[in-house]
Amino acid sequence: MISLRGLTKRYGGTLAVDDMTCDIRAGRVTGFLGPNGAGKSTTMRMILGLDHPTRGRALIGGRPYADLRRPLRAVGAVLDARAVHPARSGRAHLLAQARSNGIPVRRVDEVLETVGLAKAARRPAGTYSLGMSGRLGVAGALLGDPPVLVLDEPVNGLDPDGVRWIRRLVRDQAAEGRTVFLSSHLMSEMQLTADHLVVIGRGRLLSDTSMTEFLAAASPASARATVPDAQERSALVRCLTTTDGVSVETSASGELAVGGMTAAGIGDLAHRCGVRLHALSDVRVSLEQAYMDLTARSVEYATGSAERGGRQ
Ligand SMILES: Nc1ncnc2c1ncn2[C@@H]1O[C@H](COP(=O)(O)OP(=O)(O)OP(=O)(O)O)[C@@H](O)[C@H]1O
Repeated sequence: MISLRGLTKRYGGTLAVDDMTCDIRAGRVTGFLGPNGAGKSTTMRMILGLDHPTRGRALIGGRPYADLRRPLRAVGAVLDARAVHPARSGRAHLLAQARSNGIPVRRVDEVLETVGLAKAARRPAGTYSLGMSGRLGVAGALLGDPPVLVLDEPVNGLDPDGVRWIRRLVRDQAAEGRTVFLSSHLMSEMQLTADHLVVIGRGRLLSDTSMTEFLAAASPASARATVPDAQERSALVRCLTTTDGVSVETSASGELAVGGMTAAGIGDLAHRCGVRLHALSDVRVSLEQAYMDLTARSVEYATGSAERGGRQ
C-alpha cells in the first residue's frame, strides 16, 4: 500500500501538491488523473524519494522510500522511460539495476522476455523506439518483483498492441495482490484499466473513489429500453410517466430513452405492467466526460474552449 499523509510540495511560488491525504491500496489498479500541471508527477516523485515533501509524508508499505533497504524489491517505477544511458544496451541497463539490488541475473532475462525485448536486449538503448523504451522502463519496474508499482504515463508512445499489453500486465499485477498506481491522460484506456481513481486538480485531492462510483455520481440514472409491441410500449410509457422524477422520450424507431430511472428499475416496472422488453441498458457518461466535469475548474493550462475558473 502507498499512504499519503498531508503530502505537500511547494516550488517557490508554486504549490505543486497541496495537503494530499489518501491510501493507494493493494489488489487493485488505481488510476491517477489530473490536468497538465496538476501535480501527478510531483506526487509520484515524492513517493519514490526523488523529491522531498515541503510538508507531510509519502509511505510505501508504511516506510518512506529512503528507509527501504532494497528499493527495487519494494517498489517498481516508470517515471521517464527515456532516462536511460543511450550507449548502454537494454540488458546492461537492467543488469546494473539488478546488481545494486541483489537481484539474480536470470531475473533480467526473465523480465526482458516478459516485456517482449529479448531480441533487442543487446542493442544500445539509444536506438530503441519510444515504445521499446517504454517496455524497457516496465522491465526495470518489474525487476525486483515488487509489491508496489508506480507508473507515470506508461502507455505513452505504445502502439495499440502495446497499450493492450500494459492493460493486461497491470491488471494481472493487481490481481496477484500488488498495489498499482498509474497515471495517464488517455481516459478511454483508464476506464478499461483502473478499478479505483485518485483525481487531483491544482495539487489538491478532488476525488478518491471507485471507478463505478465515480461514473455513477457523474451520470444521473438513465436508461434505454426497446419494447417490440406498440400497445405494450404505450402502457410502459404511461407507467413510467406516472412515476415521480421520470421522463421518457420515444425515438422514431420506438426505442425509449428514460431519464430518472435505472435499467433495473425499468425492468421491474415492465414486469409489473406485463410488458415484454427486447433490450434494456443503463446509459452512463464516459470517464472522459465525468472527469472533464469534475476538473473543469482546476485546469491550469486551458485551451480557449475549456472553462477557466477559481480553485476548487
Ligand atoms: N522542479 C520544479 N521546479 C519548479 N516547479 C515545478 C517543478 N516540477 C514541477 N513544477 C510545477 O509543479 C506543478 C505540478 O507539476 P507536475 O509535473 O507534477 O504536474 P503533472 O500533473 O505531472 O502534469 P502533466 O500532466 O503535464 O505531466 C506545475 O505547475 C509545474 O510547473
